[in-house]
Amino acid sequence: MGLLEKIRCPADVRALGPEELPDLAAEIREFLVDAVSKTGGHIGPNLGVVELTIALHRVFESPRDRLLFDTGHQAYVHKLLTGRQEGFRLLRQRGGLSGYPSRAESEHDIIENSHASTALSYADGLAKANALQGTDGKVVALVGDGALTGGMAWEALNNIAAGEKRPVVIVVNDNGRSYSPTIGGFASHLAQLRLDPGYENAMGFVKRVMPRAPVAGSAVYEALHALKKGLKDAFTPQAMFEDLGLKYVGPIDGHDVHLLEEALRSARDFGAPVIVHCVTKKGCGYRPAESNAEDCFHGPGAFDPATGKSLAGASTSWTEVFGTEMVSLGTERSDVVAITAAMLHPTGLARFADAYPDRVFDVGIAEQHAATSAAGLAVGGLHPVVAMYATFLNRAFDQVLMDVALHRLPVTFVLDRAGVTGNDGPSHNGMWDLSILQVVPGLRIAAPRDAGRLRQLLREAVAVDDGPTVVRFPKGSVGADVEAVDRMGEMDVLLRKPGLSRVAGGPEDVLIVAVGAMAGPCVEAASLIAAHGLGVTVVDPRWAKPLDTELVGAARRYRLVATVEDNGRVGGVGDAVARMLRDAEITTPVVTLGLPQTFLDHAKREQILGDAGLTPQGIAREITRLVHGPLTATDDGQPASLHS
Ligand SMILES: Cc1ncc(C[n+]2csc(CCOP(=O)(O)OP(=O)(O)O)c2C)c(N)n1
Ligand SMILES: CC(=O)[C@@H](O)[C@H](O)COP(=O)(O)O
Ligand SMILES: [Mg+2]
Repeated sequence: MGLLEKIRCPADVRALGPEELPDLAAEIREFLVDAVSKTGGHIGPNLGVVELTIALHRVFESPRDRLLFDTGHQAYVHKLLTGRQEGFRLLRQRGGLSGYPSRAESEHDIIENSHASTALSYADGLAKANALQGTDGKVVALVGDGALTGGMAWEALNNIAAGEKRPVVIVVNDNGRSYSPTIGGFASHLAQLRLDPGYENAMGFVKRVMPRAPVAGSAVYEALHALKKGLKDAFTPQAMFEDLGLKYVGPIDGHDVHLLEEALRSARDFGAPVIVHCVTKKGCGYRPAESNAEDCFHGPGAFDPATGKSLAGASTSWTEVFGTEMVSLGTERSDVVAITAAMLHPTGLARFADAYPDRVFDVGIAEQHAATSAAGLAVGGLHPVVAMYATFLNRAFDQVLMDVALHRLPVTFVLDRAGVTGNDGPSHNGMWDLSILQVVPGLRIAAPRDAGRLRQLLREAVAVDDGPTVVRFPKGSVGADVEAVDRMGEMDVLLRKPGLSRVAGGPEDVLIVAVGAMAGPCVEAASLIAAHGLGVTVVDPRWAKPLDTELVGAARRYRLVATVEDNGRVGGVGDAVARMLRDAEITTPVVTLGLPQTFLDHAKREQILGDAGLTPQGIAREITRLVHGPLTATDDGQPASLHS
C-alpha cells in the first residue's frame, strides 16, 4: 500500500517522517495525472503546489487553522490530503467532487468562489474575527502570482499590513504565470526577487550537486540545507512588501518540502502578518504540462496521460469564431484594440495579438481596471473590445455603469462563457449579465444565435460609437447556423407555423422570443409544439437590449409570449419583455423560461440545461402546458400573467 492511500486526514500527513515526503509527493503527482487525464481539470496549477500543500498541512492544523485557497482551482492536493481521494473519479461532475473547495464536502474547505483575488480579503476578515473573539487558530491564504494582479488583493494587503496584532500568513505561490506569463510591474518585482542571477546560479549549482533526495537529518542533507539557507539569506533582496510593513520570507524553493516547512513554521510563529514567497513551477513533474508554452495545462479537458494529447473532438467553438472575426476587424479598423484580463488564449484574442501585438493589452486578472482602462482608450479615440468570461464582468459592473456608460463611450464587451458553463460550478456560470446589465442606461446587448450572427453582431457592436455594447455567447462548440425565414421589425423570424384551431382573425397561439443560443432549441421545440396543433412563431431579437418595439404590436396577436434565455429568470430579457408589454398595456400573458435564480452545482452543461427545461423537449412541454393549462382567468378574473 502506498503512502497516499494511508492518508485520510491532515494528521496522517503530519505523522509521516521527513524522508517519506518526496515519495508522497511523487504518488500525488501520479494520482493527479491519472485522475485528471480522465475527467479534465486544473492539472497544471495543482502539480505546482504538491510540496507546498503537503507542507501547509504539516505546519498548520486545518480546520482549526484556516487554509484559504485563492481562486481555489489549485486545491486538488488539499482534497487528497483531507480524505477525498475516492471523489476524484467524478471530479467536476454531477455527484462528484467540486473542482474548487466546497464547504458541503469538507470542514477543511472555506472559500468556494472561483473568482480570483478574494482570499486575502477573507483572510483579513477572519484575522479580525479571531482578534475580536480571541480565537487562536491561524489564518493562511495561498495566493497565486496571477491572483495578486487583482485589485482586491491589494486592498486586502493594505488592511492586513495595518494589523500587526492580526497575524495572517500569506503564501505567495509564484509560478510566474496566470494562464500566460503574469504581466505587470508587480510580476516583474516578484521575478526580480526570484530570478536574482546570483540566487538562481547558486541554487542551480546546489541542485546539480545535490543527490536526488538526501535523507533528512543526514550529514549531506544538513550541509546542503545550510548551504541553501545561506544562499537564500545572501541573495534575498529587499522586497517591497517590507516597505509596506509586511515581513517577507523568501524566495523559497516551492518544491523543497523541507525548506517550505521551515519557512512556514517561522511564519506561523511570527505573530504578525508575514508573506512567504514560494517559487514553484506550473505543471511540475509532468513534462507535457511543464513544456506547454500556452498555459502549462492550466485547465485541459481529458487527455492521454502518456503524451498529454487532448482527447477532445475537433469542433469549432464560439471562441474561435470570435477570435477569427476579430482578426478581420483588426485589419479593417485600425481603431479597434483589444483587452484581456489574463486570459488571452481562453478568450480567443491570441490570434489578434499575433497580428496586432501593439493593439492588445493584457491587464492581469483585473476586470475592473480592464473596463475603465477601456474607457480611457475610448476617450483617446479608439474602440476597445474587452473580452472576458461573462461571470467575471460582475465585479466590473460599476465601471461599466459609471466609467463607460455614463460617458456614453464606445466600448464593446465580449462575454464568452455566457449562460451555463457547468463543470466549473456555481461561480462560473455566466447567468447574471442579462439581468445586471438591464439597468445600464444606453448599453446595448447582442446575443448571437450562431456563428453567422456572432460575426454580424460583433461588427454591428463595434460600429456603435455613442455608447457601450455587449456581445455574449456560451461555452463550447457553435452549432450550424439557424437561418431566418422572415423579418419582424429588426428581429429575425426563425419559424412560423399556423395553429390548426385558429379561427380567422383570432389570436395566434405562441410567440417564442429566443435569446441567443436558445434559438436552436426553440426552433426544435416549435416543431414539437406545432405537432400539438398549436400555432407558433419563433423570433430572435438579435439585440436583446434595447428590445425591438415591434414586439408590442406582435404580442397583441398571440395568446402567449414566451421568452427563452440562458440567464437567471429574474431581471433578464424575459422580464424586460414583460415590462415592455405591460407599459404598452398589452394583456397577453408572458412567461420566461430561464435558469433558476439559484447557485447551480457543478454538472455537465447539458445536464443543467436539462434540469432547467432549456431543451427542445422541456421548452415544448412547458409552453404546451401553459397554453393548454392555466391560461384561464385567475380567481380575480384577470388572465394569468405567468410570472417568470
Ligand atoms: C476574477 C477572475 N478572472 C479570471 C479568472 C480565470 N482564472 C482562473 S485561474 C487564473 C489564473 C490564476 O493565476 P494564479 O493566481 O497565478 O494561479 P496559478 O494558476 O498560476 O496557480 C485565471 C485568470 C478567475 N478565476 N477569476
Ligand atoms: C479557474 C478558472 O477560472 C478558469 O481556469 C476556468 O476553469 C476556465 O474555464 P474554461 O475551461 O471554460 O476555460
Ligand atoms: Mg501563477
